[in-house]
Amino acid sequence: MSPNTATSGDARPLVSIQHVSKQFANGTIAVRDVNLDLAAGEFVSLLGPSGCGKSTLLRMIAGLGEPSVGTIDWPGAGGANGEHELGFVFQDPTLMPWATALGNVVLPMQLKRMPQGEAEARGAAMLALVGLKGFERSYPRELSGGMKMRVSIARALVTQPKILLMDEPFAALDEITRHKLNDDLLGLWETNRFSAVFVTHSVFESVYLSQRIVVMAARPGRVMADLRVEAPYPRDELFRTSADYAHWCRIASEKLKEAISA
Ligand SMILES: Nc1ncnc2c1ncn2[C@@H]1O[C@H](COP(=O)(O)OP(=O)(O)OP(=O)(O)O)[C@@H](O)[C@H]1O
Repeated sequence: MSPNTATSGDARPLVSIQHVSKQFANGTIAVRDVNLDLAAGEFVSLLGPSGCGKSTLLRMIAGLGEPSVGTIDWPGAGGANGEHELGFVFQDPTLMPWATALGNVVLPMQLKRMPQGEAEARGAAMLALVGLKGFERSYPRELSGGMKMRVSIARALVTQPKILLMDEPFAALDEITRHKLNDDLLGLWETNRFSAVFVTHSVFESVYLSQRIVVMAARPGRVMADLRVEAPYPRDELFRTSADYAHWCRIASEKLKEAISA
């Protein structure tokens, strides 16, 4: 089945963001009156200029900060008491320097008290999926920036979260590595069917990855446009050089320009 369609048949959104505003103690209104539903299995990018509240919104979805006003619910998450699983990938890979790649990936399972053997088997399988077979015993200092980010993604996905939240994960990487990680991320998404929320400044990256781009403006942070990228998956090098890709990049660029000048 195509990742464009949800498998569960559950019409409820996975995450429902209703009238969410966030004002910090210093008076800054980081986001104002955001209303968004995120569907199960959907790939959404939050695109906008610096300071438009993308990270603040992502962190609130993760429960790392409370809205000042409004609600974030998980109607489609299922499980007891609406229990939901999420993975978070930061711009910095945030690996423990004293632990191996495998040691870093098994951490979330150790926190869940999974038996060590099972955790290591799952961790090693996840490292293989992100292209790091053979590097299980390597320490972060022995890995390139792209490889460290792969470890970070493996750590976020190893517990099979319903949603993967990513805050400009590839911004610090060179373009070739970034393209490769974009491709591999899409491969993981197509196989594992998690919802993805991807924060980026890049029109090109957001169009390449997403089914949907939420364009935000700053001061105060707010949603300006909600764009559906009607291009099929799988997306690959052919798509990257296609007229279709250029077309969607142009549309997203225009929306971003409008948001910046708003
Ligand atoms: N803890 C905080 N206390 C006060 N103001 C904050 C805090 N965190 C963020 N802000 C402010 O809220 C606004 C939104 O910040 P946020 O980091 O969410 O934006 P962003 O779109 O992710 O920016 P960037 O792309 O530069 O990371 C900014 O004006 C920022 O300075």
